[in-house]
Amino acid sequence: MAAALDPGEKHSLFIEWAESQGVKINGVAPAQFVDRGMGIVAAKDLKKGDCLVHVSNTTLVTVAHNSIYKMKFPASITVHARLATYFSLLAADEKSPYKLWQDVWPTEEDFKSILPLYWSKELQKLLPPDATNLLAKQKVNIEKDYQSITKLFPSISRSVFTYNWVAVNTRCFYFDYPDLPSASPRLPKKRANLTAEDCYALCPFLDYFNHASTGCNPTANAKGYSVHADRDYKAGEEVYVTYGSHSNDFLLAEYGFILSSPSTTPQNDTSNTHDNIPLDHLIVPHLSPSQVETLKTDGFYGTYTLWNTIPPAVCHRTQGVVRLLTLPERRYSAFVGGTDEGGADQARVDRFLVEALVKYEREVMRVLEEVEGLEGYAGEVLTRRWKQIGGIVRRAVKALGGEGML
Ligand SMILES: C[S@@+](CC[C@H](N)C(=O)[O-])C[C@H]1O[C@@H](n2cnc3c(N)ncnc32)[C@H](O)[C@@H]1O
Repeated sequence: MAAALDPGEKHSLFIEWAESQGVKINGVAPAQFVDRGMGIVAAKDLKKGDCLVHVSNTTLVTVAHNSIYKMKFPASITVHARLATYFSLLAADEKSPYKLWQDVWPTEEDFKSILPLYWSKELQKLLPPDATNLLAKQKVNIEKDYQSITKLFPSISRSVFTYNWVAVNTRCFYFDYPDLPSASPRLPKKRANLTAEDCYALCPFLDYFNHASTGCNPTANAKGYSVHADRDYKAGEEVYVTYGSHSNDFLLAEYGFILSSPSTTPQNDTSNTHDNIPLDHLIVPHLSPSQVETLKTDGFYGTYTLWNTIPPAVCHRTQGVVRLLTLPERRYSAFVGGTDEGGADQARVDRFLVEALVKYEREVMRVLEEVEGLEGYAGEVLTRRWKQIGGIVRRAVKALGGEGML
């Protein structure tokens, strides 16, 4: 993918500042990409295991950061809201200690194009089901966070808060406060109970890295955050980190991009090996209230998944729920109880799945007609995602022996 190696003055100023703050950068450099903003490339040949970036813990921005700690947020305010509030206040401050860093973040205009949160209601309605659910949760979280801080910081407008909230959301790293002796009184209590939402760190420079399913794995310890090369790299190659095992619907809703589907002929493969589509919207409407109860008791209710593997495969939970829908209950119970692997019933289960997927494929084709006519980034990424979904569904139908029904 084409990248401009001289990233421009504001990035050079930021790097100078980052290095002065204790960020160690070895053999990598930021570069501007055509389709993904900034990213990191190898500035020379790199060897597997090389330490590429280290950000010391005194340079990370977490809720234990002195300035955030001094803001004395009530305990009810989320970590995400605290960080977004802090950066919102700094955005209006010409003397902000993080001005050079905030200057290299994507602009609100960039986010408006990329992130579904900013799209029109009409475009949002064209998101796939899982991205729609994730976006709805994101909107609730932003609203709750904004309501929780607006009385304390009335100068922060909703739009400035939202921009900084999504900047935190798209740029933070997981950080479970590994033994930081000097800062210990400031850290969240009950560390055993920390949820992912408590564990945010913003890491200057590290937030330049783009995501791939297979990439370097950032690691945190008491000294700070580091990225080591996961393999050898040739000078000029993009170096990715992995943000986690995320599906393309998750990446679209949270980060505004998707990766390609796994292919049988990988060449420098940057496809999404964790992609899947949920089948809940195809299955749950068929369930009677008593079947829902049974599934809840057995821990088999919801999260029915079609994995985008080669060939696509449905998960064990889907195998279970479809047995409940198509067979006598005792056959379902034997399957979920593990006393019967269910091979004898597989043809019946597959027939149900083929019918549901063929129906869904028609729906996908209808949505595709609509999104293919749309202009701009939203139209382009929606078209790519719906084409992927159509492809996954068709390959699954073929794998289940239903090719003739397509
Ligand atoms: C942590 S930032 C990475 C740096 C960012 N590209 C920038 O310009 O500052 C995360 C954002 O980068 C973009 N991004 C990350 N990985 C990507 C990828 N593989 N393809 C396209 N965009 C990607 C998305 O916009 C995402 O919200």
